[in-house]
Amino acid sequence: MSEYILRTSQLSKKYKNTLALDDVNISVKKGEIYGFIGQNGAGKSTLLRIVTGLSFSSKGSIELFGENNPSMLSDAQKRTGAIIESPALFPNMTAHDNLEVHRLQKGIPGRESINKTLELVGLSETGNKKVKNFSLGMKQRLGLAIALLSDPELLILDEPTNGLDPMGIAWLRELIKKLNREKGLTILISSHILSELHQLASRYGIIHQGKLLEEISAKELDEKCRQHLRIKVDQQAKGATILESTLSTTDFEVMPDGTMKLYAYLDDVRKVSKALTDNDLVIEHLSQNGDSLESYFRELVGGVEDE
Ligand SMILES: Nc1ncnc2c1ncn2[C@@H]1O[C@H](COP(=O)(O)OP(=O)(O)OP(=O)(O)O)[C@@H](O)[C@H]1O
Repeated sequence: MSEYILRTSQLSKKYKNTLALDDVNISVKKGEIYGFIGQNGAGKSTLLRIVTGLSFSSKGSIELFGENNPSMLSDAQKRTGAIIESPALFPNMTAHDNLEVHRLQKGIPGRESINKTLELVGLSETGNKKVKNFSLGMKQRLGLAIALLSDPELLILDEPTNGLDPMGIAWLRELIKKLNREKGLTILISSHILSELHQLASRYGIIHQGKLLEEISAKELDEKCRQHLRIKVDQQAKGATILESTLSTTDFEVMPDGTMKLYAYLDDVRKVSKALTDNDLVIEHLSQNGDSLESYFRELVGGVEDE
């Protein structure tokens, strides 16, 4: 079987006057937590709705669990659990009975799956309490339980932290990690805040105005956002030699514009400047830099402030 659970190919969606998705190719690998990042209106929900069969593309195709024949996709979609919009909850029923209705609707065998799922999302103690008396966080958990009830292999969560308090967000992060680690569940999660998925996602897809700008691994992203000294001297080649010989480091890169990014000596900037000036170099620029995830994201999408 392919290492990919999901691949989209030139996926496009046009609403009357809006191109919500424009030739989007994303690929989600088996076992990863894929963070799908974009500002409000970027096209995240549109793509997730198409993948789960809630909507159709105007152009392009999707491959899910290796299946790309449109008439067979619905079987592959059954192996997916999703929360894309607020799940339909019955306010006058308990959490247990809500799950029972969903279980019967979806034809999921075995009532025991209900208690197991309630436990997984921390709702097993809610007893006779009706859903109308649940907090927002509890309703979110129940939504998650509905998505998990069929024991899916791919879990799709569209902005699941919306409306959650910090405790709820922390809890959700832990649950996502646990599901991924212990059950090997592949997770596709969207957010408009890149840092929210930091240390959770193993790879990111960044979408803006319907276009996928970048797919990047967590490791590559951390590397790009790594703290460094940015140095410009009048003789770049000599500067690099001094870093290597006098300061005994190769932990730097030379950028196309001739500046150097030095990842060492962050706590000893004076030593760096002394080494350079002692060797008759003129320092034209020396500063400590390092993108925060959010500034990296803003730069990527063209400096548009997120609301
Ligand atoms: N049913 C629809 N009819 C017309 N336009 C739509 C429809 N659904 C979405 N759009 C438009 O498509 C674009 C992408 O919307 P989408 O909901 O996919 O974005 P998003 O990234 O999920 O953002 P949000 O977090 O705000 O939901 C937006 O410009 C939106 O207004």
